[in-house]
Amino acid sequence: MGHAPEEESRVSLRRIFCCYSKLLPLGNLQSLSFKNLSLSLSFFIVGGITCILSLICALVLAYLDQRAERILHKAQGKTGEVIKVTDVKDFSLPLWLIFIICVCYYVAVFPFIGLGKVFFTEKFGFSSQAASAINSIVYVISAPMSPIFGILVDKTGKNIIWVLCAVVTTLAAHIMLAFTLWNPWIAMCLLGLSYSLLACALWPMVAFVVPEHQLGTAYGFMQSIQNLGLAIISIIAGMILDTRGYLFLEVFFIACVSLSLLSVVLLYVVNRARRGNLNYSARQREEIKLSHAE
Ligand SMILES: C[C@H](NC(=O)[C@@H](N)CCCCN)C(=O)O
Repeated sequence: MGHAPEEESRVSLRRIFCCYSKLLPLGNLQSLSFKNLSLSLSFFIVGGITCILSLICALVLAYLDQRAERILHKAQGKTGEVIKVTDVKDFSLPLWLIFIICVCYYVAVFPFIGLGKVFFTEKFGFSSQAASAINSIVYVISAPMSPIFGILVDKTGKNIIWVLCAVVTTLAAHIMLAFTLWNPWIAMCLLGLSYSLLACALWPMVAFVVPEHQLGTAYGFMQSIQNLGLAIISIIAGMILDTRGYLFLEVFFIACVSLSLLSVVLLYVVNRARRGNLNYSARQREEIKLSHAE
């Protein structure tokens, strides 16, 4: 006997999810409603499509890069320098400080957002939808603001000062969330703005302190340390939440951002003492570029 169309789709979806359930702990499939199954499948499809799009973009980029190399007759990336993993031991003190700022800053952003939904429902009595909305505002703000902040940082230079502004604003946002009952939208918007500004000012600094042939190694290392920090802190944050509650967790995040702030101040001092280029204005950078070209 034939199934009704909705029942047929349900059966097909269940078959697909039965296959996935062998690989993933999706929970009790029997309790999943038709709506939940379709929604989950849509997420899988959207995820798959974005991965394929990324792959296509990467292939096009590789083709364009090779074409530029051929047309301009230049051997891109071939500077004659040998790249070794042991380059890490030659990383300078400013670069290590940039790594510390990165880890201590992001561990107070990504894991906080990960646990944010419950925070807003428990502390501020938000509904599930409202908590999801406020939790995503950081990325919503980052989408339009990052290019604007990027232009601002390029036009002014002074990267350490911008990083300092971003870290101080993030600290203020966490303090507001921890110790006040002010409307949390204010703190989350501040977090969104400062998170966007930090990315534009911090990550490019690596290129100012590392020779071109070691850039991949340095960024790879930064990403690796960041993720190691995120992995460890996410576990610790979950444990703090389970055993001590939200206020303690927020105090922990405040301590992480404070460490990041301390590292920014140290970076400012070290850069100044070494007459480094991290806090040059855009005009100073332009003058140096012109003098090198002569
Ligand atoms: C630019 C910076 N990127 C990262 O920190 C990435 N390693 C991880 C991105 C994860 C985004 N949810 C940033 O996002 O500010």
